[in-house]
Amino acid sequence: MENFTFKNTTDIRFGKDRLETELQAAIAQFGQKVLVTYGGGSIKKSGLYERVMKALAGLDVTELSGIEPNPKIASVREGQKLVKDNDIDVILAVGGGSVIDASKVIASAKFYDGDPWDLVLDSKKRFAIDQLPVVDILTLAATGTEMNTGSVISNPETKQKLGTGGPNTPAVSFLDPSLTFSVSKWQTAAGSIDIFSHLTEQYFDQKGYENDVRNGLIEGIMRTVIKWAPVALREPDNYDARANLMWASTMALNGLPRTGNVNSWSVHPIEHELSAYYDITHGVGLGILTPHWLDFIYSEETKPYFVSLGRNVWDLTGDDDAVATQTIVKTREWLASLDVPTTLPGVGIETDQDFDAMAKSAVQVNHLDQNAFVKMTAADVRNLLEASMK
Ligand SMILES: NC(=O)c1ccc[n+]([C@@H]2O[C@H](COP(=O)([O-])OP(=O)(O)OC[C@H]3O[C@@H](n4cnc5c(N)ncnc54)[C@H](O)[C@@H]3O)[C@@H](O)[C@H]2O)c1
Repeated sequence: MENFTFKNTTDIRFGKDRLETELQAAIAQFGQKVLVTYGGGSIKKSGLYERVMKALAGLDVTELSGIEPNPKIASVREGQKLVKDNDIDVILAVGGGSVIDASKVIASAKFYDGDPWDLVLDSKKRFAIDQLPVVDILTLAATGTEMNTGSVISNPETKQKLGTGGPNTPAVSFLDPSLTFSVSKWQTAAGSIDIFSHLTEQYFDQKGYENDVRNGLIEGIMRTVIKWAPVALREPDNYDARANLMWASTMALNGLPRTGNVNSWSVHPIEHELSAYYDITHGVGLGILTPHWLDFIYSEETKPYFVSLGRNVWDLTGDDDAVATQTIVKTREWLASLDVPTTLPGVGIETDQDFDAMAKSAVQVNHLDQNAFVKMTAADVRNLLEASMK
């Protein structure tokens, strides 16, 4: 196991009906001037907006609406102006990963006078400045952003979707599974795949095999997603299903499962290229790429990981070779069972015209190969994209 430091200060408030009694104080501890951020209006339809505004009564509220999926730098720029002009003390992000990710970068941008895209291109700049506290009310189980320092921001002008890390995790995260009853089947499947992908990215790590704490955490969270995603798809109002998916999303990417590892991700950087060029749903893109990536990384060296996954997650029995190969089959079948596209043409990507540019950018800009267990060249990425056409 590698040396590691683990510190995560997010105050988690998990469960139903806590906003009315706890939200005001959770915000007011940081000041009176709050920027409330949200997306395209699902919170108005569900009644959540009204509940939030009622709970914030008496505070000085400014609003930023319209933060889109795969959040764009334009929304961050708009937020930067609002936090500066109104001298905001704290941001309340109400939504899924897109709203929370954008809010974290806006929180840094209050203390930066240049274009916030600079902060995305170079996260080190964010560690040199202050960051407003972010409180969030999560409405979609997927990203783990509610308990990590990451954000992913898109710039359509430069065709880039890039990850950026800041100094702080959200200060307080309200995780009420019942707020996710209204999430569509498409987004429920995409969110579940995102959680699953966070786990596979962290599982295949050259130092991971002897780290049983990490292995057990990842395998346990994987079993949780595999079990409960189909239930949430069948029964959107099933509290246990939504609760398990929500806590799985948080636990999968709050830093714990990667402790003691050398970790570098492969599928996410490639998906970020797909979303940058075609603005597709992140989790659906991951689900298309993941089985082909598993095919690519399978070797005698990685086989023990496939065997553990097969035995501990998919309940497979038999000799090691059979279990290892069946693990990929089972993963493919589970992803397909979630009823979202499994090929690039299924999400409207009909040609390979951008594959060379995307493969180059995945390796050179999204740093795909830095410490990856199985490194990928641009040619490997291109082959993976080709394989994902069918
Ligand atoms: N910061 C991280 O660690 C991290 C990790 C993985 C992915 N991401 C990024 O997060 C983004 C995706 O976030 P996401 O998957 O949470 O989805 P999202 O925030 O983009 O939301 C997807 C859609 O679901 C709708 N929605 C949200 N909550 C709803 C509800 N309760 N009922 C009905 N509709 C609802 C939204 O309005 C939106 O249209 C991508 O940009 C991805 O790259 C970030």
